[in-house]
Amino acid sequence: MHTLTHSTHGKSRVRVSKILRPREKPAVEETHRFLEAAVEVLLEGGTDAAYTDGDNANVVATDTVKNTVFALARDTDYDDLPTFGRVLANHFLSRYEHVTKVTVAMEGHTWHRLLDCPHAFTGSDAEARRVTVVAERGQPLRLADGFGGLMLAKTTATSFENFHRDAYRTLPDAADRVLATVLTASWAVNGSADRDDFDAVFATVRGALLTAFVDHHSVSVQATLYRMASAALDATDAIDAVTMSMPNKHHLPVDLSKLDRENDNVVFQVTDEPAGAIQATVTRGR
Ligand SMILES: O=c1[nH]c(=O)c2[nH]c(=O)[nH]c2[nH]1
Repeated sequence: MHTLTHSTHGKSRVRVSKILRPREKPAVEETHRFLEAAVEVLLEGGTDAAYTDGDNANVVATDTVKNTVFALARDTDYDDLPTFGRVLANHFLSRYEHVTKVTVAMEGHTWHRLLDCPHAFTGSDAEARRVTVVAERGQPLRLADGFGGLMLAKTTATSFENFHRDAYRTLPDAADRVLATVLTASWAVNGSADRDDFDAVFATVRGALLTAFVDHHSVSVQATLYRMASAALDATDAIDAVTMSMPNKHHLPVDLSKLDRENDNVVFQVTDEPAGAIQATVTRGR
């Protein structure tokens, strides 16, 4: 006999899009919004016997989970992903008594209006909204918002100097260098169970992060990360902590001297791997 110490099941990468259409006019005259997400729903609780005794009675099939995502996308009036995630999490917890915890993780891609056309959109595969909702029986709902995949670079006003010196250090001080990263940021939203302004909070936090990225001379990714997170905390009281990952995507100056050329900080070899891993959580207050 062995002990099953943890289990969860559900469906991942349920890709669903929804047209938000006012249905006041013929379709070609309506102004649409277009929301898209890849949804993962994971259920915990009540299914130990499925693993240990082959008893499937409490197993809500992962196919049923997938169907529910589409059905609730149709039934629910949502105009942001956090609201849809909250509806999904609450649904599974209230419908299935044996389920003790539901985690809904959504990766959303934003479709922006194209050339003012009411029903044509453009988007990018890179930046994605990331929303996680956790509904646990007897506890307040927790919702974290954020994004990943946002490429950022500064081509000056960035340096890295006076870092630790020992026998293994070969990197010279750089007074002027490229700083390039792919930003991931997430933040728990206070009072998530009741709010209806997730997109406004998102825009405020994202805007503060990006403004802080450009508004100073960076002496390291670490210092820039802290400044960005602090700006986000200062911008809204809807959040009390920000977790960020800012991998240092190195752009290494190429030695062109053997090719009889100077490289006055203009030509770089871009290396995706290895990347510097720089991650931190910054929390409000001292
Ligand atoms: O901003 C930086 N922080 C580091 O920790 C680091 N390490 C490194 O090699 N380059 C950089 N740049």
